[in-house]
Amino acid sequence: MKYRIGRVLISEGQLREKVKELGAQIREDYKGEKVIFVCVLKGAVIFFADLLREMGPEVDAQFDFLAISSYGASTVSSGIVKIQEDLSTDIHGENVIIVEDILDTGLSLSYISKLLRERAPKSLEICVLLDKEERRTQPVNVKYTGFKIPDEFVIGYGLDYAGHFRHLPSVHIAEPAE
Ligand SMILES: O=P(O)(O)OC[C@H]1O[C@H](OP(=O)(O)OP(=O)(O)O)[C@H](O)[C@@H]1O
Ligand SMILES: Nc1nc2[nH]cnc2c(=O)[nH]1
Repeated sequence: MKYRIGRVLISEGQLREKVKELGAQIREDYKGEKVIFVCVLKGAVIFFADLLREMGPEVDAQFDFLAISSYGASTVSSGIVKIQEDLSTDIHGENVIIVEDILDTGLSLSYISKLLRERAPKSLEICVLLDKEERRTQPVNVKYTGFKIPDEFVIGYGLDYAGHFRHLPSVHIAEPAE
């Protein structure tokens, strides 16, 4: 393996606090409404499960999954976004929030937003845990952002290197193994 677990960038406690904060904002914005939360697999799954439990009874939260891939086993985007599994819900006329683990070049989220906007939802917003702002090549309009992070390849809390390290409870920097 070319990378190993490096230093902690965001601790479990910081993640917990931020998820609560984002959850409270979304709950406030959508109280009394139905929202279809779209989890972008696989990386967002842990963030998604934590965030959705913050919705409480005030929001009629439903969820669905979209599987895409652009990084494969690399730390560099292939530049091609592939939909591997589409939603099973009709989002026409619904409030939709896309939940992603990380926004990097913006290729994945700009592709997904365009795809879902064509299905005419009532509203469409994005919630992203990590934002590597300086790497952006495609503009993406994000309503809910967790942390702005530096240009480092990160792992843990759902994020992988070649399928490894998703299970780590904190976000770490991936360190070259040599
Ligand atoms: O802004 P971008 O440069 O497009 O990068 C962000 C994308 O990269 C990761 O997905 P990945 O392709 O690694 O799949 P995964 O979620 O299954 O890990 C992440 O979950 C985003 O979807
Ligand atoms: N695991 C992981 N996936 C990414 N996809 C885009 N940027 C990253 C990153 O820093 N880490």
